[in-house]
Amino acid sequence: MPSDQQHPQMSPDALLIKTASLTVRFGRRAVLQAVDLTVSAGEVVTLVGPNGAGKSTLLRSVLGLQRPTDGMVWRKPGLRIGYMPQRLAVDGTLPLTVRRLLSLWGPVTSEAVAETLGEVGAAGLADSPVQSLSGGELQRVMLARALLRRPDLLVLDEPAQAVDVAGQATLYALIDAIRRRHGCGVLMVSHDLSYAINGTDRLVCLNGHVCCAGRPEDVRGHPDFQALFGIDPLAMPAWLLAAGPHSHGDTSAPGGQHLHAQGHAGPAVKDTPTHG
Ligand SMILES: Nc1ncnc2c1ncn2[C@@H]1O[C@H](COP(=O)(O)OP(=O)(O)OP(=O)(O)O)[C@@H](O)[C@H]1O
Repeated sequence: MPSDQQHPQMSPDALLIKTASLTVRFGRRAVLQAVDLTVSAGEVVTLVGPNGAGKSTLLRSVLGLQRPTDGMVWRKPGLRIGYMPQRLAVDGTLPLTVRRLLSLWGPVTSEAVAETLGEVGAAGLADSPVQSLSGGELQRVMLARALLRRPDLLVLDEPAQAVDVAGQATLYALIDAIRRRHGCGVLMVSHDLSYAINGTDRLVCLNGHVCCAGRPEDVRGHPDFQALFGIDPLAMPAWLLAAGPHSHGDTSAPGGQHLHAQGHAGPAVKDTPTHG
């Protein structure tokens, strides 16, 4: 029986979300098959996989925006989620300041706006028109928007897209600092494999189903992971070999390696949820 109801008896204290045998079909096509996923407070879990692998669909299921066809999604009772979508669902032609953008989803005080923009390194942007922001500035503002909810869980869909390599490292370091400061869990999709492998607690390699999952230093040697990303096990790149518990948060060394996962060339429909 499909369900996304809450199941309190399944929750140790730190567990924020859990999916069990989550299956999502669109028509006859199963986009997610029997996916098991957990995220606990204070941990970063990163989803990697090819285009069309179901990463965004999994995030949407966790958010309650996509109903499971089968299996279940459990969310900790009272869980506050801050969501950073892949794209901004606001008409780019409307005149809109950052301050106004941040208040579109509910009332916020000027103090909260100033404090949160400061936290993401965008203190001077409150009165800037959204249209004038660079890619990196916009992502920081979107992160501020997610943080304004004081989330227990941050859900980030490709947070570093449209950000240059130097900016990506800074943004991922910022996300790491935020989860350390607030103790929130982070569930994100990343196409930047070098960050994913070096800056996450757990890596989930998705291609409709979970191909492999675990600590980066374990996943890097998994044949499914290597096949999906075209990695030659006899000639692993240095940044991949360096992946391990001590490299956590170090996004500088690999410098934005952007490997493209293989094995799927289908169309990727991007949904842009309008709330979070
Ligand atoms: N509402 C929908 N109706 C029908 N098909 C959908 C719907 N949403 C997603 N899909 C399809 O499901 C598949 C998975 O899409 P999803 O966006 O979850 O993949 P993804 O891994 O996030 O891809 P990308 O890396 O390109 O963002 C795609 O083939 C997509 O076309």
